[in-house]
Amino acid sequence: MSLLSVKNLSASLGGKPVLKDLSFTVAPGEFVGLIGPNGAGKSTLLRTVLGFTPHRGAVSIDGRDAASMGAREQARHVAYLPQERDIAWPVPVEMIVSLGRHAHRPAFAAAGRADKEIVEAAMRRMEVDAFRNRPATELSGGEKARVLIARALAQDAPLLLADEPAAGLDPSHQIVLMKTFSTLAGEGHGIVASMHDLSLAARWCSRLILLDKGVILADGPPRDVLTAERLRAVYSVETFLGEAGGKPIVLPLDLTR
Ligand SMILES: Nc1ncnc2c1ncn2[C@@H]1O[C@H](COP(=O)(O)OP(=O)(O)OP(=O)(O)O)[C@@H](O)[C@H]1O
Repeated sequence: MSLLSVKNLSASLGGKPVLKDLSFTVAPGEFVGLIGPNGAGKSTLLRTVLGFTPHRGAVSIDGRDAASMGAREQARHVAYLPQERDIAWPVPVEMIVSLGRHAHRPAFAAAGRADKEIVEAAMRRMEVDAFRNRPATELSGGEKARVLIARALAQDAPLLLADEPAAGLDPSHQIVLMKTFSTLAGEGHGIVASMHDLSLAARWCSRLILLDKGVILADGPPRDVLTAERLRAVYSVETFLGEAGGKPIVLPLDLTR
């Protein structure tokens, strides 16, 4: 059974069609990179899957109709990392990460031992445990991003939708992130992450979906999706396509326009 199934999904914003008849599924074990130019519809796709945007078509999450799920039930089945990285409350990092466990226990119930272990593991994975007691508002942009990723990991949902999770991370934490997502996929989770760094996506994702103007232009293994011709057409860039350690490298060189 797929963790995410999207059938003939269309959505409009401000009277303009933004997603046009999209269909795809995500199976356990897949780490899908959602790529495409600014304004292609990547964030809207993730938000629409979660029911935040009016749409036509069918979405099922973990085999259930997404539209019929309540908020708590949805949070147990799908974790979402939004593009915005603002943390408004000056509360300790550990408390922010713990919020990921809320949907797993009755309202107002205290965190149990299992909850604490999952929070601890999520903090260690994103290397934020060293500053667990610091107010989250006082962290750097990349540190805040890692705290919010840790919160999404603490949700421990079968499906993870992440909107530009690598944005603002330094190279080592980009790799920490991608390795973590690969490991989670290996454990049977399904992951969809929007990304602009094509090399990072090509090296770590098991599959790429290329979105342009609300349409899926290509969907498959990174090597098949990332052709020089397609990158020229979609991004208007000439690209160096190479390989290192058996994995693709994609380096935009110059504009074609
Ligand atoms: N609230 C809104 N009202 C009207 N149009 C919107 C709204 N939100 C987004 N759009 C438009 O929808 C289109 C898709 O936006 P979306 O944020 O999904 O793109 P994206 O692929 O995530 O882009 P980026 O890579 O820049 O984050 C864009 O043309 C954008 O201007």
